[in-house]
Amino acid sequence: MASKHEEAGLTKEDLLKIYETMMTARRVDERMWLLNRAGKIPFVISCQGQEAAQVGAAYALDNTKDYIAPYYRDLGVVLHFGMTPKDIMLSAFAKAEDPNSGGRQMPGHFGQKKNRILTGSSPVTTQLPHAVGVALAGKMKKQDFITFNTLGEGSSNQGDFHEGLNFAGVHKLPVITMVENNKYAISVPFDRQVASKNVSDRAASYGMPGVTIDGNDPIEVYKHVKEAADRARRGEGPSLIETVSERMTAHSSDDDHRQYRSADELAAQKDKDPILTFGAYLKENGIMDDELEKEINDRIMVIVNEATDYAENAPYAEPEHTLKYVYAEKGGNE
Ligand SMILES: Cc1ncc(C[n+]2csc(CCOP(=O)(O)OP(=O)(O)O)c2C)c(N)n1
Repeated sequence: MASKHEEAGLTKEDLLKIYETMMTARRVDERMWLLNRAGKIPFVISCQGQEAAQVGAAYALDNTKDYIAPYYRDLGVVLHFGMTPKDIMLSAFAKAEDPNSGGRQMPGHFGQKKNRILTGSSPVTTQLPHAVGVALAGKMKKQDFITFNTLGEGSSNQGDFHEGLNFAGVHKLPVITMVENNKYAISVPFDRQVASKNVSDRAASYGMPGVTIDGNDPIEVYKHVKEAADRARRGEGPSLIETVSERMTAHSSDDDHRQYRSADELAAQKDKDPILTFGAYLKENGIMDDELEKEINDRIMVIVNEATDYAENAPYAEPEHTLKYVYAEKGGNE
């Protein structure tokens, strides 16, 4: 009998790549918390608990031509699309060499023009109409790409969500929206935010398919995003996918989730940790043993250590660069 990953069209090599990107995201994220608590970087907003949804989805896209508009937790998505741990650390330390903004952006506002990653901004959900607009441009110019955007379930209550999806539905645009439902919007639980049972129920209003799936299983997420991507590439329009997973940290480095979550709830999360459950799947299927697991982890730790040291020692921007990109420059901005 074919195993789950074979049915989804994934090889052992694919699974190891997915695992390695998930693990890289986790290790970079953990390092940023240590740096924050040591007073070296100002802010962290975590991907921890959402790596399976993020990397499973990104793996189903084409990272050589598709456009993505990620949200602030999507470290796993942007790593697969070509941002490096060094890029992430340069941004976290706000150093001049940060390739996205020269140290101007808030950490977690990912972006990279060369890899078609639209730069994020703080008002939640703004990335959705941006992604829909890029999809419209691609369709009008008959270009061969789709767009993918993500947001949290709390953000699906913003006007931008409804306006963007309705427009995408009306114009049958090649765009996939993935809601990463981690059950909280800061301290507000799901049932105090969303009136319907699932966020995906809302898809019907916008004339597109909507599904709610297990966000702790990267194979399941890959399968659904691949189906949605194939539909979009065939010209059959947009899709809404809701992944359900856990937010394994506080909302950000600036709050304490023990104020609004019980000790039992936090303890129960550990069994669902996608790094552990996917690691167990790889071992049960003879794809990874303890030795390979250690080898992968050691390789990642070297990269994370080098990225941290590099960014920590890199120079800040010169003060006179502060107003760069604020006013038009003679001869045009870079
Ligand atoms: C328009 C707007 N309103 C409020 C905020 C403050 N804010 C930042 S993150 C957040 C919660 C978002 O929750 P959710 O969409 O569920 O994503 P999660 O952080 O849980 O992944 C809020 C209210 C904001 N950034 N933008």
